[in-house]
Amino acid sequence: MGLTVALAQMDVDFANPGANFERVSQVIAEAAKEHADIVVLPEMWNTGYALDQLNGLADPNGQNTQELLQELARNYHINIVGGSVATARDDRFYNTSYIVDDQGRLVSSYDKVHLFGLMNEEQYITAGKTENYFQLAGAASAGVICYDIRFPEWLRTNARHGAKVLYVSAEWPQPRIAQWEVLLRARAIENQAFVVAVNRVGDDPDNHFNGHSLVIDPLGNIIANAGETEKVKLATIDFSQIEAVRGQIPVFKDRRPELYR
Ligand SMILES: NC(=O)CCC(=O)C(=O)O
Repeated sequence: MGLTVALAQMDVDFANPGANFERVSQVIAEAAKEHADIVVLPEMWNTGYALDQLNGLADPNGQNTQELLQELARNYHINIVGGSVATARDDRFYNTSYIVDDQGRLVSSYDKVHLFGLMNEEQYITAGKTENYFQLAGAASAGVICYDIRFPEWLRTNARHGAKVLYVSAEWPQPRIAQWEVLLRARAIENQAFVVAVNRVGDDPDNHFNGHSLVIDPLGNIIANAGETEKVKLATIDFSQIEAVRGQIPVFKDRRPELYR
């Protein structure tokens, strides 16, 4: 079985959810026009890292975001890995991802677990505590957010439910983009899964973001790279490759979890 994924490598208007809702509507329409099965968005696409303005900007209970993504998914018959948005719940803020299927059903939601101190995230955001694995377009899948990829044990925790695709949404600044690529390739190889990773482009007051959204196969080969400009980049993933790779080197079967801490 093959799936066409669309990497929505977009810019994000700082502290301007209205403009970003408009932009997301456009990129999802573009992905649907290109006949993508799944479109993947970047991290914190409603506000950017406008963390000191979340009071007033964060989406209350993520409701506006869920309604938008569900309507777009239904209208265009497209599955959406909704990147993440700043949300407000019970007097706290979260960095939250919503996954919506092509019927407009919410199939999963996830609060980022590892908060990134270098961008002051832990001063404003509350960390999530739960896994994020789901079925999307007929494929067992898992999803994490940005800094989470530096924690292989967390990716494995999510992937161990049989994930064939690992989705990553990010606002990963340009000075560490070489690390982004190496970390993602390693996560693909060790989990013998496709990695579909979307980073934003553009600038915020503190950082420059240069994209390099990637699709990586289970052997760690980069099969699509969106480069450094704003675009919707398509790639097709072929799941028969996973069976071949896992059949040859059965990493999941050979694990010794009783020895790991
Ligand atoms: N938004 C993030 O979590 C950024 C993570 C990052 O840049 C890193 O180097 O890790």
